[in-house]
Amino acid sequence: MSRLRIAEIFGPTIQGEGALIGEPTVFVRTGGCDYRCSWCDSLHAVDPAHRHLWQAMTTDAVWAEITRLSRGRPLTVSLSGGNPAIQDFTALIALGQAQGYRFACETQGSIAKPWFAQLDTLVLSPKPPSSGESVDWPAFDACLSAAKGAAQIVMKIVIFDETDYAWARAATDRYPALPLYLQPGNPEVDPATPVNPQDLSDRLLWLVDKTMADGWFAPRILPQLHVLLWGNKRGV
Ligand SMILES: C[S@@+](CC[C@H](N)C(=O)[O-])C[C@H]1O[C@@H](n2cnc3c(N)ncnc32)[C@H](O)[C@@H]1O
Ligand SMILES: Nc1nc2[nH]cc(C(=O)O)c2c(=O)[nH]1
Ligand code: SF4
Ligand SMILES: [Mg+2]
Repeated sequence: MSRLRIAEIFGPTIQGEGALIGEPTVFVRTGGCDYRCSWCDSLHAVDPAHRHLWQAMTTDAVWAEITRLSRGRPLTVSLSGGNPAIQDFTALIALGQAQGYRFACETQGSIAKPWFAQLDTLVLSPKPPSSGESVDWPAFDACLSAAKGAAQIVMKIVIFDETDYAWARAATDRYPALPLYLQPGNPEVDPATPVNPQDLSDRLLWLVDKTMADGWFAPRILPQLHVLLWGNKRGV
């Protein structure tokens, strides 16, 4: 049986971002990413320097850990990373959904997988200029096509500055039917350094003020709730 490369499995905690904010969730964070965002808050699941901490697990072992953490009570499982779309979650999603669990996935939209169609929620998070990455839109559109059949597809964009904001506005014009979430970027991602709550709230306020002043009423604007509660602590 092929194995899944897993950086960490944690929870239950609350989903801190986007459409499912506040929802009790177990996170499965995969190891490995095809991107290197300058501000990535999960480098321990991206940079191969940390790969000695990643585990090759069977689907059954991942499922056993999800049921242990959730005490067998169905909740939402969020597949994140790294880029979970590098790997094959067909069997895990089928196993969990048969027991009443729901599955969400967070991905940047660079790699499409058939199992996207099995998801309850697909969160596509195309990366703005501040990330240093650039979006392959045909690949992004392939993710949307692959996800036809998923119960819910949403877009979530991180905004650090004016350039990101202008980019997000233009990029999302092409997808008027996709529910859109904006979240301010967190500039401090080192787990050993405390976040600055005033700076985070200033960034949120700037984004809210700007969006309202522009009369851009498509997005919902949310902080990273888990960062407000726990800073950059891992495993929450
Ligand atoms: C760590 S990524 C993993 C999933 C996938 N690679 C992606 O980027 O969508 C999960 C979410 O965290 C967001 N994120 C990463 N670093 C962040 C930061 N410094 N501030 C705000 N959001 C961040 C990403 O944009 C993405 O929406
Ligand atoms: N509580 C909590 N919410 C989250 N939403 C997205 C996360 C992620 O890193 O994918 C995340 C995370 O790591 N923790
Ligand atoms: S795509 Fe996601 S996991 Fe990969 S480097 Fe960017 S924020 Fe981090
Ligand atoms: Mg995160």
